[in-house]
Amino acid sequence: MRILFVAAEAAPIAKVGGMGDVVGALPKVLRQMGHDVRIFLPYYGFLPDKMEIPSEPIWKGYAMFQDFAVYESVLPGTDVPLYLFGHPAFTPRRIYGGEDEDWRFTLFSNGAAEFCWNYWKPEIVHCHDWHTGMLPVWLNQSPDITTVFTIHNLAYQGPWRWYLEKITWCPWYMQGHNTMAAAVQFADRVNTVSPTYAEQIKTPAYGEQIEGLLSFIGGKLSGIINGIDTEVYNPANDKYITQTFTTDTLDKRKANKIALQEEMGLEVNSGAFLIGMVSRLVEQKGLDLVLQILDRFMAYTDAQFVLLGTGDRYYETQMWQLASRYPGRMATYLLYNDALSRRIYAGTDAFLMPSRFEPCGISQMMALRYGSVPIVRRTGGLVDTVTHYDPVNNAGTGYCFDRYEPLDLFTCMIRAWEGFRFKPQWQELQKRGMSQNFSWYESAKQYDNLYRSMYGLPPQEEEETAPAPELILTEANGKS
Ligand SMILES: Nc1ncnc2c1ncn2[C@@H]1O[C@H](COP(=O)(O)OP(=O)(O)O[C@H]2O[C@H](CO)[C@@H](O)[C@H](O)[C@H]2O)[C@@H](O)[C@H]1O
Repeated sequence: MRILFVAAEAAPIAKVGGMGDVVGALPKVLRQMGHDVRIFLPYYGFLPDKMEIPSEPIWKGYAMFQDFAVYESVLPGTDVPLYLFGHPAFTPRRIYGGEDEDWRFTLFSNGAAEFCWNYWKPEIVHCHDWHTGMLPVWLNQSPDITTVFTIHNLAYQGPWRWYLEKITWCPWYMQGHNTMAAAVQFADRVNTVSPTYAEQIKTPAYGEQIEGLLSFIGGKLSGIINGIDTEVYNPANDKYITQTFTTDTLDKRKANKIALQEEMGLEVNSGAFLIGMVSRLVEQKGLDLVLQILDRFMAYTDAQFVLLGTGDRYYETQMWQLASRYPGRMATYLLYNDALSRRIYAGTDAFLMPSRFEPCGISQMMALRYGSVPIVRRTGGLVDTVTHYDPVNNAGTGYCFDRYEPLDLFTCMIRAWEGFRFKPQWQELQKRGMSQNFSWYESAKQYDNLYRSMYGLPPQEEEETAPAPELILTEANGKS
């Protein structure tokens, strides 16, 4: 099938969070399964630093009283054709923010619709988050183009209808009161990125005010768990980490811990319990909970803590100040740095992710893959990807807690700190985590079936889509 992914992010060239990981990895796997998948992305001002882009556009269009140009390239490291939507509104060297954000991404969506109608006509347009939310509304005009809308973050719902009416075409049939609601109503299929979260968003606690609508469209709503790019994120051959390792050579991992302690200015001590966190610093990620207990945890234990993240100014300053109280034991790096994030996954003993809500979560899967034991709150995709450690039966992959309460997080972290003392059991726990299969293949199969269902086709037979050999985790050759 011809499928166009339309999104604001695509790793490795334009990524702020997990949506970039998904858009950067899923098309590659779907292409291996035989689909003609292409990506439509804004031409951000920083892109020429990261990849070759032809100077001549392949097509010029007009939307919302604006001229725009589309440039064709290939997503680096893949064979996925990449179309870049060129307009001066995207020239600044950033993805999100700025006063024109709502207008800018509505223009981008409108440009994508024009592109589908006039240049490359896909059978399916796969839209991601509110930035592309008007596409299902407009493409509703074209019976030969179907749409899938994936919710990565329900908390951001885009501009309200009264604003959209001022800047763009809102057809008479459109009912959604904001971009996200409109997309949910008009997309042929809606999915979010884990089965648990797909159920949770139908409730007031997680539905972000549109739980009624999400319950109403229940039949076309599903949850498909994300994967991670196991070729790119592979501890057996990752060139950004100090020492590569596999489950068979777990002892070598210690070199990464020592290198990380040196790099982040911590006391070098391979015996210390080192917890890491790589995160956007926003309410979703449970930062308020962390701030309520971390000081006490650091005072009570001899653990070390590293944080890599950017986000809300309040959380940035609070975490920064806390680090200054524990020199040599805690470090806060307020930056976005993919290479350093890998060294944190590869060098820490445990990875903290106490999210308030979590559609899926990519970071905990990366932590598991790199042998860092996740400490998570059981919500959304964290329920579907991390299982509770049971030392008696030697089962489970992480430390979990249920209630969004400081005391629950505190005791969970203490349990992990104590568990770390039992080295053989801890290593078994790490190995179990590293052996989980988070490759995109299983999820891609579900997306394939979702696409097929829109055309009345039966689900793909199991044997017809055997996993590509390079996606299977094989410790012997270090490939995944
Ligand atoms: N400072 C920093 N430096 C380097 N790397 C950093 C970083 N801060 C974050 N990252 C990286 O960004 C990604 C974060 O992905 P997550 O899925 O965990 O959360 P996010 O909330 O962004 O994604 C949303 O979309 C995804 C995709 O669907 C869902 O999994 C998730 O639940 C939803 O909230 C990871 O790859 C992480 O390593």
